[in-house]
Amino acid sequence: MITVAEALDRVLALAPAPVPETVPLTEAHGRALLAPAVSRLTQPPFDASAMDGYAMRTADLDQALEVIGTSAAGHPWAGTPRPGTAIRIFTGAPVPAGYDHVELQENIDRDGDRITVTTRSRGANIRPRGNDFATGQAIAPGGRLSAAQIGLLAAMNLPDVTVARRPIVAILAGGDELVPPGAIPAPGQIISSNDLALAALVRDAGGIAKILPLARDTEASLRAGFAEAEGADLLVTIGGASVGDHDLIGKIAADLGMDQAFYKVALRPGKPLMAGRIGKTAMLGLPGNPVSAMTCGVLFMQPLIRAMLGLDPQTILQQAVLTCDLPPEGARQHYLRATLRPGTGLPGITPFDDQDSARLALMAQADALLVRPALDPARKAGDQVDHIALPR
Ligand SMILES: Nc1nc2c(c(=O)[nH]1)N[C@H]1C(S)=C(S)[C@@H](COP(=O)(O)OP(=O)(O)OC[C@H]3O[C@@H](n4cnc5c(N)ncnc54)[C@H](O)[C@@H]3O)O[C@H]1N2
Ligand code: MOO
Repeated sequence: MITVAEALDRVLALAPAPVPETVPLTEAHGRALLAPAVSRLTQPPFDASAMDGYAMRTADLDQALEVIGTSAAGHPWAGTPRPGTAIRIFTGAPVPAGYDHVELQENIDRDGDRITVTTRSRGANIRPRGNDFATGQAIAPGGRLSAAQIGLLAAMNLPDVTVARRPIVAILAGGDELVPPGAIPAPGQIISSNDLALAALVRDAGGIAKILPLARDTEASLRAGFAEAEGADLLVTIGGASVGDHDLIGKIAADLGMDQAFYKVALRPGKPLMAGRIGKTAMLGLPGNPVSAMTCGVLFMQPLIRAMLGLDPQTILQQAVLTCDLPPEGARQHYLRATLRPGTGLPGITPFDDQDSARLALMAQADALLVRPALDPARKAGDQVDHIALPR
């Protein structure tokens, strides 16, 4: 069995180079920019007033002034400036050439068209043309486009940007015991939950999830499912990964010419994980136990989707302080479902007593996966440990 780190390297090696596509800004948040975005505008495009008040000449500040016009946002004043005059002005409005100071209206006495400055502000209250950004200025490719960057791209008058195409992830759950949510399960049947949970993880990571119809435990049904995944960037199968008589995924994938990257990882839960490539489609074969499937989804599927999107694939490890003693670990790296509580410094982390990989209700209560390396010695309350925060 290979280690989790080695398995992750091999999974990430399945990611093709991100495919560029041009999308409207409304579709770009959270995606990686693949080409420089070059501003088409200068901002502000003119010297702009930072306050509501009056534009005037610094040289005239000590005398009474005549108000000869108004400049409002979107409505510049088009008159001719003269010494001894002022322009009524509002925030964001162009400061007419010939005036170099804006005084706040709170600092002005006005009588008809005559004003005098009662208090003089320290600065000029003018935002010079181009002080935010200028035409030709570029946002470099790479990284995840933030909300502020989406706003900046819009201000730069770039309604479309080139980002990585969202990978299409086909999700194939299988098993004779499974029926979809809403159906009435016959004796021996349960509701299929993994496909929906994994689809949510796909969307969280930025992919497009395509849930395929549930497959039966027959080669014909599973083959039909594999065929439906044709054209997807990634096929994620769930269940049928182990050694039982009905665990057919490995056989079918091999029959279809899968170039296998690995089968089985020193990981708990999730040991029977499989990865490889069938033609142009990357494949992850996840174990069927709900917690195992989700853990593999967080540890391997989401990083692979992020890599396909040109984003940093690495999962962030955070630190917390154990609230209880833990026994020594076995030979597999262990991801324990745990709750986090704020502490004085680092948060306190408490794993659930029951770590059964079928207990989805506990997974749903968990804040984090506490990471214990293979063969980790016993730990004491107060020890610092790593965890992966689970998305809510
Ligand atoms: N003799 C051995 N038995 C098992 C081993 C082993 O090494 N030797 N490994 C165990 C481990 S660890 C895991 S994990 C599971 C993995 O099994 P499969 O991937 O073959 O999954 P299934 O047998 O199909 O299902 C396991 C479990 O999960 C339920 N399931 C499956 N799909 C769904 C779904 N879409 N929604 C909800 N629940 C699902 C299924 O009903 C089973 O209860 O194998 C162990 N056995
Ligand atoms: O590897 Mo299994 O996922 O422990 O239940």
